[in-house]
Amino acid sequence: MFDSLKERFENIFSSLRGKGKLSEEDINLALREVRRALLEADVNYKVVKDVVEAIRARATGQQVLESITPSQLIFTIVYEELIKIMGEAPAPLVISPKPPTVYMMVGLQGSGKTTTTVKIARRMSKGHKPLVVACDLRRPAAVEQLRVLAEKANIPFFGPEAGETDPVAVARKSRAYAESRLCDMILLDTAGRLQMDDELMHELEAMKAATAPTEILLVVDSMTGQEAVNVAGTFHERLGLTGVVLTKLDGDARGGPSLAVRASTGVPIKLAGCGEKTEDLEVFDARRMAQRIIGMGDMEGLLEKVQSATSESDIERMTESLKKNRFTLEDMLMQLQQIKKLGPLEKVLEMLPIPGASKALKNADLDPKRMKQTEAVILSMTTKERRNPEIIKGSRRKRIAQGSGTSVQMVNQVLAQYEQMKGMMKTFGKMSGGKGGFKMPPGMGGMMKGKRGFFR
Ligand SMILES: Nc1nc2c(ncn2[C@@H]2O[C@H](COP(=O)(O)OP(=O)(O)OP(=O)(O)O)[C@@H](O)[C@H]2O)c(=O)[nH]1
Repeated sequence: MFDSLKERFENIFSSLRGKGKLSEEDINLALREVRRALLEADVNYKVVKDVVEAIRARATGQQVLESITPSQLIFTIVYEELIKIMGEAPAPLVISPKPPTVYMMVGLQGSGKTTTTVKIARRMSKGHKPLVVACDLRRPAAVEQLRVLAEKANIPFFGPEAGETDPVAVARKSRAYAESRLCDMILLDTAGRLQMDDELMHELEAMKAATAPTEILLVVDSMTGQEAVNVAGTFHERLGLTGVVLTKLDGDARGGPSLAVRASTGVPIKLAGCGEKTEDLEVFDARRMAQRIIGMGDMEGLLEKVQSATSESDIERMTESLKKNRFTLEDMLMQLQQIKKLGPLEKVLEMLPIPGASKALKNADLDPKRMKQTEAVILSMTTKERRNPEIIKGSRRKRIAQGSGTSVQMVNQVLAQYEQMKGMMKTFGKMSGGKGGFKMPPGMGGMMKGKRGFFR
């Protein structure tokens, strides 16, 4: 299914290679395929809608390049948007500053709660001494299952006394037991249901109140599909989840629920279960999950290729401008966007044929807020204004200030900064053919430290 998405993309875009910009029609065609593929991967339709719109905004007007295909470009945009939704940085499990750390494991029956409880205990036993506690008293076999798994993994276990029917009492008593065994961590394995029910929720709420857990982790079977969103929503509403563990990722589920759960609840996915054995637990990796959802390996490699191709083409354009001794506000905007994309300006300059330019800027520190405002100001100008800044007089400045949500003063500053950069670029242009070292042109220092520049 996803291979065919790739093929469909190639077909749509094959005639476009190396020509102009992506048209609205091309993008619509591609987005229709993206939408279909994400829905097939069990991504919730509301999430699909948001992703598609984000992709549209980024893809519109993109230049079609010689060295990469439009389909590769769109693929990388889809990839980056999916990662954004799932959270780029891993979310580690929280350890309570005052022991014991308590994790309450919740989820539907069969989601993998019991197995995951032991998996986490095993993982944490490297720096801690965890105790697993059987609080699922509805299914007698569940207590035994946890005891056996814990024993195999060499993890201390606490269960109900004969005749005990109150899981909250078991959870409460486990604290004293943990203390007596010098355990600094308690993992509560709670009961699940085939469907959500109020009685179960009451029981879990009471357990939360009695144990003040450090984390409440929802265990979600990645094969659940769309239903995962409703389940996560209800658990989060009633208990306030702190994390999600996605299980059974070793199966052939596409992983759509991870997107949907994160997007609908905002709760981070912390861990991923990838097998039946107690060591089969990994830190959740949004990048790998995005590759899985797209159905394409080595997206990182592709991303790198697209990023460098985009920069190369921008750099070519800018070098051309410099050769012609013309530096417009469009070039300045491109530079700003380059800086955002590539990181430090030195990297951009490294690509320009100017000896020593990057060295001179090595320690430049960028002010992101200032850059954003500058970008907003330039984006509020018309193309004509960007190419001919000298026409931007009083009333235009007022309009631009309003459009960008800044002030006339800010517009003035951007224009002054542009003039400064233009002067500097002229110097660069003259130097670009020459040999030897590069001295920072006059005005550049001001840009780096002064109030007007992007630099702090
Ligand atoms: N392949 C695979 N199987 C898993 C994974 N996690 C759990 N399982 C299996 O899923 C089944 C259900 O797991 P349990 O841990 O018993 O699930 P539970 O949520 O505790 O179920 P109840 O106790 O009935 O509420 C078992 O056969 C586990 O071996 C996983 O990451 N991959």
